[in-house]
Amino acid sequence: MSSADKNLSVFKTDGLPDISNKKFALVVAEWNSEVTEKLFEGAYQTLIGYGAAAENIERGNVPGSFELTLGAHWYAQRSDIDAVIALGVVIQGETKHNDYINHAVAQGITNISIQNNKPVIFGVLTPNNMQQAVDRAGGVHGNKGDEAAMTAIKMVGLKDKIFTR
Ligand SMILES: Nc1c(NC[C@H](O)[C@H](O)[C@H](O)CO)[nH]c(=O)[nH]c1=O
Ligand SMILES: CC(=O)[C@@H](O)COP(=O)(O)O
Repeated sequence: MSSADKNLSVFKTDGLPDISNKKFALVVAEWNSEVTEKLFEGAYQTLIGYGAAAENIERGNVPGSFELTLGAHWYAQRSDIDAVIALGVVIQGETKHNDYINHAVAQGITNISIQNNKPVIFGVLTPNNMQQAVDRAGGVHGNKGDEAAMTAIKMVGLKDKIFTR
């Protein structure tokens, strides 16, 4: 299903956990910052809107999406961080460079979530052009940052449900 068929900012919100004491780290790529800043704003406001405390949301910037994995790993290693959200926009260029970045970051983020036993969310847009990016960062298809934040909230809740007996 495409983002055109399922708005990124529309999700089920029943049974969400109390995140008032949960700490989140947002790692933001500087490449395409005119869009990544909108992703950050969407993620930040979603976390706040569903109960996170502003003082419990940290942000770190990385040069490009390829560096999201390492930046997210550094935050994920901290015992006080409950979830990490990686935000980036990798736009297809003339070569296959975007493919290498996208696959590396997707696999890398998967790996570090497992290595660190905590949610590390892939909030990376991989559009064919800038308009597709804009449409998914607060445009007609919603905001990938909203979706990434809600994913983090739900995964934190699932971890508590499984491990807090
Ligand atoms: N073209 C894009 C990049 N390229 C930079 C890489 O992410 C990386 O920083 C560089 O290869 C050095 O390791 N990054 C994006 O986030 N988005 C792009 O469209
Ligand atoms: C995803 C990228 O790094 C991209 O901007 C590179 O563009 P190109 O493939 O035209 O060199």
